[in-house]
Amino acid sequence: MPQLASRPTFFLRHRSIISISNHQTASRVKLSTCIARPFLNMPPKGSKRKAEPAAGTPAKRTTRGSVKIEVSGQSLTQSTGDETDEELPPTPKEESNDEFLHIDTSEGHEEIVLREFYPPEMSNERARSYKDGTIQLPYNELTSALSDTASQRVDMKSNKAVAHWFRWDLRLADNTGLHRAVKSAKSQGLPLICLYVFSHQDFHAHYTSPARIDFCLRTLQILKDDLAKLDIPLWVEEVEDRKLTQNHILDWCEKWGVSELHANMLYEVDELRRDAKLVRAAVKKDVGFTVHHDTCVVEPMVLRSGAGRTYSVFTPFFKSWEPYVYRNQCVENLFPPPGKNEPKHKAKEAFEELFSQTSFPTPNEDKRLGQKDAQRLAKLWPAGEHEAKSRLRRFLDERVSKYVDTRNRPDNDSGTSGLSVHFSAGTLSARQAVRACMDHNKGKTLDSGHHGWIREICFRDFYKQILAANPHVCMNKAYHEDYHNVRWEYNEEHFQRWVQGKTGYPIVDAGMRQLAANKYMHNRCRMIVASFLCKDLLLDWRKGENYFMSELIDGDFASNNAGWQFCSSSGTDAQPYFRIFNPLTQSEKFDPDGEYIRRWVPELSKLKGKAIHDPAGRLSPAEFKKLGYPQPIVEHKFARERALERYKSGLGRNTR
Ligand SMILES: Cc1cc2nc3c(=O)[nH]c(=O)nc-3n(C[C@H](O)[C@H](O)[C@H](O)COP(=O)(O)OP(=O)(O)OC[C@H]3O[C@@H](n4cnc5c(N)ncnc54)[C@H](O)[C@@H]3O)c2cc1C
Repeated sequence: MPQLASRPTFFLRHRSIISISNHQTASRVKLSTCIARPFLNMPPKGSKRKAEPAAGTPAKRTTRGSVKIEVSGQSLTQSTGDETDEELPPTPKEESNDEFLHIDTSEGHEEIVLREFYPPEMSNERARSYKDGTIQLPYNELTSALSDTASQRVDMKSNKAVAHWFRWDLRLADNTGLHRAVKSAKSQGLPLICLYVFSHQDFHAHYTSPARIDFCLRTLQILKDDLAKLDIPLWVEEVEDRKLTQNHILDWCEKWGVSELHANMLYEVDELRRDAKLVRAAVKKDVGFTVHHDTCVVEPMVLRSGAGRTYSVFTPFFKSWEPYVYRNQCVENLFPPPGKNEPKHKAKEAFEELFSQTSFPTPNEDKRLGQKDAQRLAKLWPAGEHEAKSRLRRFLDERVSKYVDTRNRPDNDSGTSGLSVHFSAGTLSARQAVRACMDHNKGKTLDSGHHGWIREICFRDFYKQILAANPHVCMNKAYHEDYHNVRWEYNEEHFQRWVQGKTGYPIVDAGMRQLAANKYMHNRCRMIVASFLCKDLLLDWRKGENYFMSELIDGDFASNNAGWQFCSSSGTDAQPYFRIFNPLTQSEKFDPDGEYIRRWVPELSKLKGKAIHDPAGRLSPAEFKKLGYPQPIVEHKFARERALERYKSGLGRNTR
């Protein structure tokens, strides 16, 4: 059995909160054994962990494995995370092999948030290695794989079809990867076929919400029907083990004689690494796999500051983004949807099996909407690119000119576009939106409404490039490492009251109940409830981040993570930690008549005037009691002081 280091290194698979204690304090979680048994591609049971490389030599790390732990007296064997094998920089001398260890156990116990399938967290030192280039960015792994194989990815032996692999780009119009696949199929005289890969494990790993999965499945049906009219089949492949996705894809390509496979780039770490591997593996199997930039108006990493760095602050990014879009005609000549497969290909017969798929895989129970919710949400959020286009048109015709005045008002249902679900599923491209908005603007220069809305779309681009350039944010880390040492509370009761919208702060509760019901929340309220979680309750922002993803129909890793890091003050361009939202004044300012609160918190629907914002403070105890509404979970003034103190002392602590 390997020796435990003085500070234990371990990786857990399940999403949970775990507390880790030093020897002096009672431990809720006890590391009882530490046996490396890789989760996937397991070597035989009982086999020994590979010896660690000598200090100073480059190491190949496999982070998969498992540890045996005791939680509240129960013994569990947990798989370690599945971050892919990667080349590590030389192990520094006198450093133990604990690059993922971040927990300073010398001050009693601390707790961390774990993500299913992943190691809990890497050290700040390792996060820094991504920044300073000691470890290659996953983004660069993929671009290198693409450039290294550029000459090999053409003229493949297979010659029966060209394929497009759909991900979160579920549309036919202005889809870069699909367009390239169409062009290539035409030039080679081949038919086009399409694929979507459905993986429960990916949904779990990414906290994809049941509402988002449902939206995706409804969209796939529309996509399949639209493609079938063009004699193009769409096959939905189910993959049990997410790590074997690439094998399934290559088998599928082999089966259908695919010479070229095209897809659009996803900027999350796992996906970049998977694609990088697949690009290289595919050429060996005679498949040219090409990944394209598509989701952003301006692809990540292109815009650089005077010092040659990627931007970390939004305003200069936007100042550089806007002229770049005009200069490079980024929203001109959008790609048309594909034409029909030519009759000579007899696609219907040649790919009969692909056309004949009549139902898609069913999500696991915990990722499935109940029937009533499914019907209600289908009405609230109709799926598909046709709907996206008409929603965009309605927004532009009826509301965009007032956008700057209305966008911060949750009481106004139509103050914003409600298009985030379409951007997140890819049923609308950001280019299409910007193009349509520019065309809609009547004058020569954009008016404030049109300009303001395009600026918001640019936020999306900004956060994707933050993700591509700073992969540590995708691995449970704060963007600014200092914030890692803020000590969070892990009060489960508080967390549950926040989740259920029972904090006693009406604007917070209204937001949380809107999220629970509609799987969407107004941006202003996202900021208010996130700030409340981190600053008033001092709960770990990553718990809130994960919860949002597991609920939102428009969940998007980059925007969600950035939103949470903004609110916890640990992110790019974040509000300084000493600026703490007051939920009462936010409520009075952005929901002045209490309409939004009345809609979502029926207990308060009869209250008039300022009492709607602060019932506990404004009503007599007897009046308040009658409401059946909870007392505030925490006093804001106290919470504010506590947060300031906690942040201050956290930021002053040394990190490693
Ligand atoms: C804590 C927190 C979590 C968030 N999580 C997500 C998320 O998971 N997915 C998501 O798409 N957005 C997220 N946002 C951003 C924002 O709240 C939503 O994009 C917005 O509310 C969507 O409504 P809309 O389409 O009507 O927006 P509009 O006001 O009409 O804006 C148009 C589009 O611009 C983009 N956009 C607007 N604001 C932002 C922003 N702050 N950051 C990034 N993009 C923006 C969106 O794509 C949006 O659809 C989050 C914000 C916060 C504060």
